[in-house]
Amino acid sequence: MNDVAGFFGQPLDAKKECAQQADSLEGYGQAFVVSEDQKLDWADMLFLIVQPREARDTRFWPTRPASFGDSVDSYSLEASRLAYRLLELMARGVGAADPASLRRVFEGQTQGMRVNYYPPCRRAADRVLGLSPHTDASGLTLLLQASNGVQGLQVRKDGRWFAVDAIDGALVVNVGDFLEVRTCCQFCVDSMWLMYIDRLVSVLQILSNGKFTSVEHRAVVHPTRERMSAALFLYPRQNMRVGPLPEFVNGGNERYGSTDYEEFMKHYFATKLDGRKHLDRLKLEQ
Ligand SMILES: O=C(O)CCC(=O)C(=O)O
Ligand SMILES: [Fe+2]
Repeated sequence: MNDVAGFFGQPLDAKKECAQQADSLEGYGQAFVVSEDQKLDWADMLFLIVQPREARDTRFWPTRPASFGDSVDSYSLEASRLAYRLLELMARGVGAADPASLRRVFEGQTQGMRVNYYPPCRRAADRVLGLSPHTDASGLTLLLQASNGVQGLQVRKDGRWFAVDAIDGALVVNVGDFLEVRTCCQFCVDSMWLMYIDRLVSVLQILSNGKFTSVEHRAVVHPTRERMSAALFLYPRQNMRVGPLPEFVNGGNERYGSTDYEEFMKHYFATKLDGRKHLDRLKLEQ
């Protein structure tokens, strides 16, 4: 996270060397900008495809701090090893006949990373959002916060927003749309290790036929203090059709239709964050 802070701490011109471009979702700028009239979130972010290495688009990679690339490398390797293990335990936990089924969908596949910087917002912290409500379009997300005690992440449950404690040295694990697993366990890990590590959420929801529910979350801002976070998203095999895995349907009804992975992602990024609407689109009537 030191390197993330180093990147955001630079003058605007230096950060703009990594600016988003019309032909890509990567780069420095703002998340989910779909129109000139929309209200923007109170945050800067840098989104990068970090694995596999050959998929990296170096136009968007910071050259300062000089150690940025190496830090992202070690972090994504260590964090994904943890994520694969978690996927296996999750499948085991719901009694899947083949506990490696989920892990296989994600192992060695694309990973994206979004680092977020939320400046303080003195005048309207109660009316301004750092990041609008969304579920992650991933299978699983590992979120690391560098908050120095500043709380910002909130999750929605039963229509109410709950604050997630900011614990230094803890990872928040989100289930993404592709997995739909419920939310957020925190793994306190040794903070030295975390220095080397730096959202399978929606995908998991679909693959698991709704056994795992992706978590809707947002970030709020603090009136006087900044906050940073780094989200590592694990994406599924890109040529797969995203739909419930047979062993999670188990003779019952499929609760989601299938969609092309690419179609799903296109739709996700083309809409302003609006909770779980992109998922409802795939839900089948029961
Ligand atoms: O900053 C946070 O706590 C949330 C970040 C997040 O949800 C994301 O980047 O998808
Ligand atoms: Fe998120």
